[in-house]
Amino acid sequence: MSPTQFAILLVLVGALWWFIIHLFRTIFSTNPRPLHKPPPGPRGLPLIGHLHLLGKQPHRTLYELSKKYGPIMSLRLGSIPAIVVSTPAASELFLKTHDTVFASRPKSQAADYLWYGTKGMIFTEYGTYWRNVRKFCTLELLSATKTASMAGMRREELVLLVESLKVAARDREVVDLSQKMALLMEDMTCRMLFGKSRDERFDLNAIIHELTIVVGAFNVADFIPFLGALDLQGLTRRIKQIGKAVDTVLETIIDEHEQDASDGYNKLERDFVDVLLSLKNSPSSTHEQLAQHMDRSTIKAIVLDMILGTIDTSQIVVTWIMSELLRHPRVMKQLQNQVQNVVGDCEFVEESHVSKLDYLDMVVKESLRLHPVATLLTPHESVEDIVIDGYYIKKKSRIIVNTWGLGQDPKNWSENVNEFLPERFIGSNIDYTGNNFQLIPFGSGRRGCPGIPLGVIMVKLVVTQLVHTFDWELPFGMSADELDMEELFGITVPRATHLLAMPSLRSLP
Ligand code: HEM
Repeated sequence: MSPTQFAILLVLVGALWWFIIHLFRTIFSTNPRPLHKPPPGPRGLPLIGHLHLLGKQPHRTLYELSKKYGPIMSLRLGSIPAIVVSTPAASELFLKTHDTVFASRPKSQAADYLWYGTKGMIFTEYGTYWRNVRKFCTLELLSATKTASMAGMRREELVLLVESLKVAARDREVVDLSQKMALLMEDMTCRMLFGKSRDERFDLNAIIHELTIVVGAFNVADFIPFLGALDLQGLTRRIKQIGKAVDTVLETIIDEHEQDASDGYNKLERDFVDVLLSLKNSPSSTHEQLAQHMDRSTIKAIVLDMILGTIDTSQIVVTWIMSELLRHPRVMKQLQNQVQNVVGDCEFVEESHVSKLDYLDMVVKESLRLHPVATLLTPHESVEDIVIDGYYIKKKSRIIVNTWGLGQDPKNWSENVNEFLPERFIGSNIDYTGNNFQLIPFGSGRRGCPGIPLGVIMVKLVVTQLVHTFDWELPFGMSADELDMEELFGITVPRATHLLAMPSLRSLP
């Protein structure tokens, strides 16, 4: 029997097995039937449920389905019940009103393997361990003081970028902005986490790019476990390969830090790995509980959280913003004028300038509305049975909040929803930190992003500098409409193609 015939036979046997179990459960169940119905949803297929419906851009498919089935929709992904949340009011119910019930994360093969048995923060189930990791990261790695203390290093990396772009501008070269942003964020991240710029021994960007795809994929092994062994999508193989690459990087970096410490090398600024190692070696009373778990794999898992947060999300946000500015020269000009007023003759933008740029803030909001980096947030999971808005939601349901859909709905943004129009935020108090549920690119509540201040300052600083020093145009006489805006779905959603653009040095008045 060929492997394909074997796979088909296994699927058929599985489907029959699932059908019989389901029938028995329905007939002989002793549990009282819940008084409330589950939320409405399309009819699923045996065994796979609705997995076949998701397609290449699940956020778009789910948004279309929600128009028919409503703001709280039921799906079944293999054997896993899933709830798709698509309006601000419904998001508030799940992420604020009943936050504690939905603050967990579902288990997944990728998160389990790559995060050393989910020892980090992002994919860890809700409970004391997660709370301790989160408290540690918020206080020691992502605090306002720590973020501010690294401003000098961000500036140094930005100066290097500007110098390289000046050469490109002088030579009238087309620049691969996606690649430039990826390298810049890699440099900034490595300085912050490891204490030195990008390490030529590893291609961290390529590793993280592949990681976001395998982590975001709807993996059959997670939803139809008995098919997992067949690895029909080839994901298990990819996860293992990426796992090895990630581990090699982290092991090397940690070894080098330990070596530096034993050599008595005195650093002026402690990087993230230093901070984590010092908790392992001399537990502080504030983080006593976490210190007990602080082995090497915990350090690696937390470092991986931080890498994903800084390298990946920030470059994606900047690249989407620059794509929109290139398509909207009027907005670009207006932003440049405001930057000029605030930054004046200074060649380099200071972080203190950024908070004075209210039009920049609107540009960032508008771009995050149309291009939230995590189009479906990170999946949440319910920890108990609950009735919401009259619907019964089972314990261990996967909760998918369609952040992308929230930004597309004319009911939230009026009929000009498809236009890139930062002015829609004039006089509005909508922000993106999780208080206004029509715009939650960082999530909201307990599992909301703890890296907002760091992510926002990195993004704003880079965009401001790019438009302050250079004028930008699309290459090869391309018109705004011709710029490809296709997305590549994963746990984060970057542009599918690289953004190419031509800089020219601005003559400052
Ligand atoms: C502009 C950039 C960023 C965006 C758009 C972003 C977005 C998000 C989103 C949507 C979530 C999931 C929220 C949820 O599931 O409800 C998240 C979680 C998270 N983010 Fe960010 N993020 C950014 C920057 C950062 C940075 C700079 C870091 C840290 C270095 C970071 C670290 C994390 C962590 C650790 C979590 C998991 C929190 C938890 O599960 O408790 N993020 N982020």
